[in-house]
Amino acid sequence: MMLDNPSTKYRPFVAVDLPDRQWPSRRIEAPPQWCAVDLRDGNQALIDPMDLERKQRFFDLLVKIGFKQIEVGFPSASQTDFDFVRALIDNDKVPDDVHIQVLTQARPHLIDRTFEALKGVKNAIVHVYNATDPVFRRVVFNVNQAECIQIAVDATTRIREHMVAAPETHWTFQYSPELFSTTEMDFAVEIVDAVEATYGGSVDKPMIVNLPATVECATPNNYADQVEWFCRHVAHRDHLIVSVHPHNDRGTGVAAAELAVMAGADRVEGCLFGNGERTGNVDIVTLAMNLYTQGVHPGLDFSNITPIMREVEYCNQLPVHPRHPYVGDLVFTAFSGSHQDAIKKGMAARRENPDGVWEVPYLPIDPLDVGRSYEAVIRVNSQSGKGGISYLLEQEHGIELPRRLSIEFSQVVQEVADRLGKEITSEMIYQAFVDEYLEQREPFALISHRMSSEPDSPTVTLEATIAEHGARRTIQGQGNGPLAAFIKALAAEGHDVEIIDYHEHSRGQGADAEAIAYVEVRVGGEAVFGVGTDESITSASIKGVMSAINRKLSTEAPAANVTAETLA
Ligand SMILES: CC(=O)SCCNC(=O)CCNC(=O)[C@H](O)C(C)(C)COP(=O)(O)OP(=O)(O)OC[C@H]1O[C@@H](n2cnc3c(N)ncnc32)[C@H](O)[C@@H]1OP(=O)(O)O
Ligand SMILES: CC(C)C(=O)C(=O)O
Ligand SMILES: [Mg+2]
Repeated sequence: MMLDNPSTKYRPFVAVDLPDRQWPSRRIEAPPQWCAVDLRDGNQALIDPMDLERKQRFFDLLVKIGFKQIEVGFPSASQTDFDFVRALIDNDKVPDDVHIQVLTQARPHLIDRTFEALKGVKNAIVHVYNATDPVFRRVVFNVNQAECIQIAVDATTRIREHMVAAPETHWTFQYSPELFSTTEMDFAVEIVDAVEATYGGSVDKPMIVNLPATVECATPNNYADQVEWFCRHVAHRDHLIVSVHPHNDRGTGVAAAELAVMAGADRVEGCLFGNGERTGNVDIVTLAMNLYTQGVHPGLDFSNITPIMREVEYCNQLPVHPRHPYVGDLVFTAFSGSHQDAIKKGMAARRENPDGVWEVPYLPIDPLDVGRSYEAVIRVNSQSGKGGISYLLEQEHGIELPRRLSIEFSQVVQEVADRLGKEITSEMIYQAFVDEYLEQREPFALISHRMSSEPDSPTVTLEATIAEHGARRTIQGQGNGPLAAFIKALAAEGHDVEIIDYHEHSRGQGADAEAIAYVEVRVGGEAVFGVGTDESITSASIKGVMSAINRKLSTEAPAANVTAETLA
């Protein structure tokens, strides 16, 4: 029978009572210790677990990024993991400052096999776990609290014996009360105290106690309360490195880790890009970059993130989402008009003050910091406006549209974008610009021109050979500059043209440099833009005027002859 309200089968989560919690007013001013668990927790969640080659590549990547603690597997569980740990040790693949970590259940034969895998290692963290949550005690293990503690204590004793028997290795012991966040807090403290007393932790040789949110079950503030409560109640806080291990079932793993660090955690376990069981382990890339944006260097190197992402995609055989924070292919891209306008203005301000604080709207970090370029920052579709279109023309084609022209031209592009219903590339925008302004050669085209002036006279005489529908003739005019002289020459031909606005700049460099002139003229009582390019600035401006006249004469609607077909 269907329940009327299926949500009634769930209980609200009640965490620990901590009215005098301190964590909300703390700030994270230094990075936690990082432990990457991709090769164990990430690996156990893959459709196809990594083979030796993939594991080795992932390990090398983690070392390169700067991880000093890397959980490399569960060597008692599979031959691949066992062989991988052996290969790391036998082939001397572990840098001296890196500690490899391995996981084992709290079962004697698995512990023994784990130490077999680790023989001869320089630095290792042996990580043992058992579930402490009441449902697991009842349903999975059928143990009471005392029996649950006994499992952990027996395992600790056995691990300690192995460690004592192999003093050539620098050992660290780690215990996880699995499902810590759904365990009664007083019981979590009791079992950790028992384990710590058995191990004999000290200030000089602390053990790691890892507090997993094995299944994320509540808002992150609850987890922070639990971590703070635990730190305040555990017998020997100074004998412990408190580690957290959030999963992301509610989508708040990153927040949970951040608040847990504020609540006193020293260390965070997680995976790159949030791979892991179900919805994943906490994403260390996001955590690290979040710190970075607060002015705290995370101590991990994500300065060239794209090859890292591709390598992880190869090893995990899973894609990273295009909108993944800081990393995805689309996260530095704005399609919408007002965002593009603000980014364009922000980037211009940045060019004025390149060493200042990063203040580009809509871009939480400088894409260059993670090895991305500014190329993909603005992409154009039907949601875009003049800012983005001008930005692309400027960045990729060296065309700096004056504001009023950019408003006019954006309507050309908008019409095409609406018609095509898909993204317009910068090449398509450039082609639209060329067709609309630079290729307007009918009815008038400039063939050549000559300028002369009398010594000491401000007046120039301009003689231009033009073609009208292909028929050539020469026109002449005088003025206080070449453009004014050309306007006079046109007036003598019966074309009433008035210059309203004029901008020019050079485009390209060296031998390829050319001038580009943007001219707004009034023809027949109507304002219209034209654009001309040429090696000579005079020719560019004359061509600009002719482009404007041609546009006025050839069409009443500027966009009329730009079609989807010409652009596609
Ligand atoms: C939250 C986590 O990520 S925990 C890590 C989980 N990762 C993995 O399990 C991956 C690797 N695991 C494996 O390959 C296997 O589980 C092995 C090889 C470790 C053990 O295999 P098996 O001996 O067949 O046991 P199985 O996988 O069925 O585990 C369940 C048994 O282990 C016991 N068990 C489970 N976890 C623990 C633990 N941490 N400590 C002690 N016993 C445990 C269960 O009570 C159960 O015992 P039962 O058979 O007497 O009922
Ligand atoms: C083994 C433990 C730490 C674990 O992965 C979890 O509880 O999520
Ligand atoms: Mg886990």
